[in-house]
Amino acid sequence: MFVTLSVLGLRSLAGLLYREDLLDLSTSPLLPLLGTSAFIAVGGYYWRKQQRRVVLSDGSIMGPLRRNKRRKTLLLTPITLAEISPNERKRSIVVLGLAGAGKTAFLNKLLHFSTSYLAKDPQPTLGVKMTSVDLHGLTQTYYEVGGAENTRMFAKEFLHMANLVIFVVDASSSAESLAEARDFFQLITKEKDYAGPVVVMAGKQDLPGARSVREIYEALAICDTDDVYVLPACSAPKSRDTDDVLDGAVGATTTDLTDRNHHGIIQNLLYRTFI
Ligand SMILES: Nc1nc2c(ncn2[C@@H]2O[C@H](COP(=O)(O)OP(=O)(O)OP(=O)(O)O)[C@@H](O)[C@H]2O)c(=O)[nH]1
Ligand SMILES: [Mg+2]
Repeated sequence: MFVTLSVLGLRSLAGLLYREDLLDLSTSPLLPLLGTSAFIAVGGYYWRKQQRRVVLSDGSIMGPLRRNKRRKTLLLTPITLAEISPNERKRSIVVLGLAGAGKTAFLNKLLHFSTSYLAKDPQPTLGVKMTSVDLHGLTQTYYEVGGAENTRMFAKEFLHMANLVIFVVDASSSAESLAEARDFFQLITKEKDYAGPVVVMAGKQDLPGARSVREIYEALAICDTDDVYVLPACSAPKSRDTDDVLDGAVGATTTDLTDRNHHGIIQNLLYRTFI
């Protein structure tokens, strides 16, 4: 439509100018010009479209859906395992967050190590806990850096080898604690040694007063151009009550859908971090 209108417009303009040579599209010098304009118009449309963030039905905020100079990912374009050569199937994932944010509980749930995700007597992670699993055809090594202040400062040491950072936030915590989480988060995302994507888990959605994904997005001062994905999370055992709370907090969904999304999105990002 756009191209047809442009051709008609230019033809009548050329007709008005009595330039018969311009009317013959096979030899007209206007043809390359026309092609270039159409290319720029269509390209610009898709570029703008790709920049938009996408909000999924469970409230997750994805994107921006474009590749930029610093970042290496491009989400939602399916990549299959076959496209990754066998010697490139290793990934390192660094899991960060304040003390008590829920990193250990989240990993237990994600990696199915425990049927009771919330330990009866949870212990803070001292130092860095490393866990290696074969999942989705990749050897994935997770490094959970304990959230205590004296351990947290070592987080930067792990970033240079990370393919993905998972940042866990206690969405039900106080405003002061969220401000502290924001400072830590900003420190990580501004780190020059790391240019990959960051997945933020807005955790403890089952607790009263838990902030929504949108509120966590704002509380952490995430920029629209950051390669950051904010997902709702809950490591509490699945129950009817939890499902109801999650449905209310993040839109029409269930904890099952949220878990599937975590796996799908993390796998998707890990598949493409080799690009
Ligand atoms: N209700 C609820 N409690 C949670 C959830 N996730 C974690 N918790 C609880 O929060 C507390 C801290 O959880 P951890 O997973 O140990 O926190 P962490 O981030 O690993 O903490 P550090 O290892 O000290 O850095 C524990 O009492 C967990 O049972 C959740 O989704 N819902
Ligand atoms: Mg821990």
